Amino acid sequence: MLKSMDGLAEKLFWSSLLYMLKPLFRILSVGPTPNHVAFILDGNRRYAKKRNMAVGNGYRAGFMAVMSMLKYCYVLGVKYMTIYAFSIDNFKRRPEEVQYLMDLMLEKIEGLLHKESVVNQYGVRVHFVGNLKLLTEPVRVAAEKAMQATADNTNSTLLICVAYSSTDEIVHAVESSCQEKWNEIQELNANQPQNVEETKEIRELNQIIKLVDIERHMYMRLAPDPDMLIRTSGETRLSNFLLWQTTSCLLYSPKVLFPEIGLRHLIWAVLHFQRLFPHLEKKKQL
Ligand SMILES: CC(C)=CCC/C(C)=C/CC/C(C)=C/COP(=O)(O)OP(=O)(O)O
Repeated sequence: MLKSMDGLAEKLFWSSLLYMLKPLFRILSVGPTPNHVAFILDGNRRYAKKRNMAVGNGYRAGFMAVMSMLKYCYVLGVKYMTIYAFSIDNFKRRPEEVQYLMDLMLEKIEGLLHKESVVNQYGVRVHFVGNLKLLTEPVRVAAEKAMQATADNTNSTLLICVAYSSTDEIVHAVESSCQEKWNEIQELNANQPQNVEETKEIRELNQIIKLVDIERHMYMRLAPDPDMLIRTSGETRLSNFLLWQTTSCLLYSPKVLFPEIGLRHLIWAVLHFQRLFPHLEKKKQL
């Protein structure tokens, strides 16, 4: 239905829907709300197959579902939403499919730059997370523009993981921490060459890389760890996504293909979170 609406009608549709649902959101907000929800967008190709559509249309429907989730998360008070839009392994898909996804990403990222886009209407900051140098030049440039253009939006943050894998993120963070320490040692040694003993001591002290150093170099450093990870289509694998950040995260896997995800699934997810919240908090303290 949304496909056939023009901009104004779509805006009206969303504002009336969200207005009608306000009492429901108010009831939900009595319980704890996850501050950060991450999504693995599983089932776009199966959705296309189920509907006899081209694979690309499955991805397009997936993008529309991302935008709906962003709006619902916003009204529910979720401050950070992260999506796994393209993994490093996804580069191994058929070249036409990779190309289609890159073109779609470029089109949608450029769309985010419009004043009328969802992110600008809702005051959402967009941040791209991953090994961005692996992207094609136009996609990388568009991603950088979108990050700059939305940098002053403060209502919530959308983190889009592209060319991302968790093991790559960890390797990058450890390498950068080592490099930083090495640079510090070089600088200290250069400034105090006369005292050999002290130099040795300083070198030893600084060789210790701490957890906080690694965390400072993570691609995901902008956001707190997710409270809930939603992976659609009933799958419970993490597929190399946010391994470092999900040590106390709740995994929820509704049996729905990603383009079919709707408000009811998100509400069930939040209720599930609220039911388990006391238990999760207790576990964090142990
Ligand atoms: C700009 C922007 C945020 C774009 C996002 C577009 C989008 C929906 C990307 C999903 C990409 C992807 C590889 C999903 C995995 O589902 P799958 O294709 O593996 O589905 P399957 O499980 O049915 O095979």
